[in-house]
Amino acid sequence: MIPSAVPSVLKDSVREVIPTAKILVVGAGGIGCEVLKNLALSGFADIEIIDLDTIDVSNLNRQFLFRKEHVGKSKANVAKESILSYNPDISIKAYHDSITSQEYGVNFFKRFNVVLNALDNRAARNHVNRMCLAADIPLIESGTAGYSGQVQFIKKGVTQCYECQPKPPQKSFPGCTIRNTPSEPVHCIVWAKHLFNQLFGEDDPDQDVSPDTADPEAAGDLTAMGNLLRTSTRQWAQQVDYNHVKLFNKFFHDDIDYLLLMENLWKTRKPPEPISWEMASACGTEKRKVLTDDVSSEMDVWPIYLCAEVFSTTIATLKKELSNKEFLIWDKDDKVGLNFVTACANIRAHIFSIAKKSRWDIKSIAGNIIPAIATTNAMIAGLVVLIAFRVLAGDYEECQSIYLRQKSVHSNIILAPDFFTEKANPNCYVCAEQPYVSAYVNVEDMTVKEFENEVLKKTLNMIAPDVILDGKGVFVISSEEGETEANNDKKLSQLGIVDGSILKADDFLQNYNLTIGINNYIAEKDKPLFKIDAKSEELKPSQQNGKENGSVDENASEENVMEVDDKTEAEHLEEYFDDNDPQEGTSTKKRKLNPPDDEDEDLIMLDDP
Ligand SMILES: Nc1ncnc2c1ncn2[C@@H]1O[C@H](COP(=O)(O)OP(=O)(O)OP(=O)(O)O)[C@@H](O)[C@H]1O
Ligand SMILES: [Zn+2]
Repeated sequence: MIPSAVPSVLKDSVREVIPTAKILVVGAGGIGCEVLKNLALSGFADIEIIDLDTIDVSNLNRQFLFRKEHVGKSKANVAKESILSYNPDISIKAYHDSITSQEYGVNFFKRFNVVLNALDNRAARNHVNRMCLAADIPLIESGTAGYSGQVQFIKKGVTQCYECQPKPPQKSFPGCTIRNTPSEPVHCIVWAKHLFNQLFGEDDPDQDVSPDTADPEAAGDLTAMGNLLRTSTRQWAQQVDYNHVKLFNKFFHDDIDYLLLMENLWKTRKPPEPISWEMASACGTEKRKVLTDDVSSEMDVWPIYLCAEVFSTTIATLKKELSNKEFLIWDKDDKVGLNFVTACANIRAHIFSIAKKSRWDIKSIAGNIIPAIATTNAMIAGLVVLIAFRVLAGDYEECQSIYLRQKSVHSNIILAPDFFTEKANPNCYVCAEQPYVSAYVNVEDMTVKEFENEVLKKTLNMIAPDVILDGKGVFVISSEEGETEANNDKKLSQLGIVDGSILKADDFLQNYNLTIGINNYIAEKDKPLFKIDAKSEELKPSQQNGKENGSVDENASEENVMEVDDKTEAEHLEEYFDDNDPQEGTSTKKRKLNPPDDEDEDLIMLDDP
């Protein structure tokens, strides 16, 4: 007998499968909690949930399966317990783990009828996409950003995959703007985050905070000046035992003095004003504020003497934390790290006559937070489960992507489905029959380890790749620890990887094979060190996709989309519904909406480490 929770409006064929369908929910955050509740209330009785995180106080306003007493506990486990307290008859299994761990291989995924993603980052989304393709299990992908959201159905051989379309790169700023000539608060915030990493975080030469003597704008100024101190910031900080006065004077006084010597930089800009520890501590005559946990420390802009004081106390705490770790990881939710960045960003802003910001603002800029809105999550989670019904019924043609947009003055319409499910891109470097990608790297300069970490893992999202040099049988990278360690520090060219070489990369976990064509490439200054080209010209839609000329082309590059798509959101929506008006009989028209901003990380302003 079908349980009464299963909605009676559904077709019998769907109602019958719901009680026994096996569902995996990946992520128990804003969307995940809503999805779990919807599943439980619609009669699903066999659910597994995975989330790597623990509950933070800031989750409680919208992740309603969690209460104050759960703070610090596993999201997956508490979500499970909360659902069971509503309905103890559901079989629900929780994993407090990352879905990218080796334990969750293709066989794990094969056990499910459908996978529901409720994630917040592209790396995990790409990984689940690959696992579902490999296991041939339908995936429903979802995301929200403020008032916008979207749901996408993905099935091997039926639709696009999550990686069929290139996603816009994350915005970042040229190094010399950050190091020499900041002009906006965000530049100072990026600098302060880099300073945190230089002093306490993982070594990253791209995050240098000292004056950039190679700035082309300053050309000629420094020829007679000799070089700056060449030890690393970390080494130097250790040598002076993280003495806050010495650190302060170097970063906010001596380095600024040095910048002033690059006179060319200040011909058209207001020159910065160095500030010493003594000057900063003596700043301001008003009644002295101290840092508290109340709202004024959060929302007010701190005076400079307070920034200096916070600089000193946070350095002492972070130094202590570092003493039993290799490095610290900056996290917007970690008070000490956030206080350090707030203090440093504001001192730098003061020096460069840039508006200072409250800790609240800095957290939101530095953590790339756009407000998470409970109603948006609830609407998207509702759609996820509605689409799951269709997927279980096998009605794949009815599973078009749906976009949620903010209501505008011109239109009351906020939900807009696509007209048809998008077909896979035949040149997708993930779901194509023989995935191929061109990599532009400096073969004389890039080491094997850098290639593995930056290109294969961070950019192409592999987890544990094995790589051989095609035709030569050279084993370049092994996923078995230690097997190819001797190659790590070698330059690619030393292993015979040169312009025109072909690499065969294989990620066993993702069941993913990729052929990589190597092109030797020397990056211009301040440009990314390497490029990946999934053949964007070939990514344009073919006629079979059934789109008409003039329709918005999601496949084209960002610029192209902008050129074609100069309509307002409201016009799009009105046009969409005009085209769809059954009275007009225009069902053959196929105009596609430009999708809204995808998820959080597409709106990122900073280059997150
Ligand atoms: N690799 C992963 N494996 C399992 N769960 C993941 C993975 N990556 C992210 N998640 C989880 O996905 C969920 C996404 O939820 P959400 O977007 O609401 O983020 P949040 O961290 O809860 O909130 P916010 O980012 O707004 O503070 C989080 O609970 C996060 O822990
Ligand atoms: Zn694809």
